[in-house]
Amino acid sequence: MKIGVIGGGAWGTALAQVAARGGREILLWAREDEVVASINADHVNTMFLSAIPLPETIRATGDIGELAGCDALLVVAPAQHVRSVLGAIRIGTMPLVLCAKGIEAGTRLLVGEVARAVQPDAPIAVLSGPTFAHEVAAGQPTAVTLACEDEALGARLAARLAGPAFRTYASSDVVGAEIGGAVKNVLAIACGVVEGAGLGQNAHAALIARGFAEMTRFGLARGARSETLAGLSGLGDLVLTCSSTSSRNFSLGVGLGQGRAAAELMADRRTVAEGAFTAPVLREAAREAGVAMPVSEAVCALLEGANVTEVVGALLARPLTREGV
Ligand SMILES: NC(=O)c1ccc[n+]([C@@H]2O[C@H](COP(=O)([O-])OP(=O)(O)OC[C@H]3O[C@@H](n4cnc5c(N)ncnc54)[C@H](O)[C@@H]3O)[C@@H](O)[C@H]2O)c1
Ligand SMILES: O=P(O)(O)OC[C@H](O)CO
Repeated sequence: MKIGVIGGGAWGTALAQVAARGGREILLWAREDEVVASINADHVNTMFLSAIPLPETIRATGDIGELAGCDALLVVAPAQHVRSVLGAIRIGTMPLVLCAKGIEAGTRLLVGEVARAVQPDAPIAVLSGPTFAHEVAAGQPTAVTLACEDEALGARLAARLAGPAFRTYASSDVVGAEIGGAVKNVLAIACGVVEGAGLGQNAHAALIARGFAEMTRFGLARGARSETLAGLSGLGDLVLTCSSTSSRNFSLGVGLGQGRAAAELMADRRTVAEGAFTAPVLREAAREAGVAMPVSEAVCALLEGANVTEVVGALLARPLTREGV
């Protein structure tokens, strides 16, 4: 199975390295000429994943049309750009493995729903889980969910991408895998706020637990399975992203917790903090579905400039309720 990669950011590059294992050739489309040049000439992505040497079997191109000859594509553009990149290539029935984590602004569609709208004949799979790109690229172990409704195709993709330090767990719950990845980015911003505002380790743990409760409520309302939400792509990734400044979302939250403005924190950044784009869309989708998501609502308020002390105070002052609802 010849694999192409759409997106030359940190995760696209790390996944190209995973897929290139065993000397297989990989074709990676990158938007930036500098990325294409540095991968082809120096076998490194200096812009997004510096200091990680890449195999010479990874070739980069700036012409996305070249990927039309692949057997499967890993789609690793940020969620808000998946529609435009998938619209730029003839895909037909080529399987798409979606690796972005987010919800599209305006349409409120999950990335898989966007892919189906743009490329209705392409089978869809989702790869998601606790995966900091720099750790995966350095060969450190992790495990991911590979979700695909066509279980035979899912098993083939899981086997193709698995490696000694990259365990793939098959699932047929595409929506569940997507919702875990999209929602955890918003909750990671909230956990960063706890860190930045110095609210303590108890608050951090309580927020992860209550965040998971709202991820579960939203996921179940959208047809996700609870075991997926409690698995690698949900709880697994939530714990990772809520615990480390290696997370761009957590780091954004730290800045917000220190009282800095979102616009300042997001200005001039090349890398993507998906939670900032997903949060307002998630708020709309949750309100429409009648699902209470107070932590995600609080993140939206902070991104819009609300005062940290007031937002935290309002969260804590909500009427007491029962656990498990
Ligand atoms: N970095 C990680 O550790 C990691 C791990 C798992 C999943 N992800 C997800 O992978 C996706 C890509 O993130 P990343 O970390 O590889 O990116 P990145 O932050 O390293 O780089 C930004 C990427 O966005 C692309 N981009 C910017 N504007 C664009 C446009 N108009 N059209 C198309 N592409 C555009 C850039 O070319 C670049 O590839 C995100 O959804 C992210 O949540 C990232
Ligand atoms: O840096 P973040 O917050 O985008 O997180 C990266 C990955 O999603 C972690 O699994």
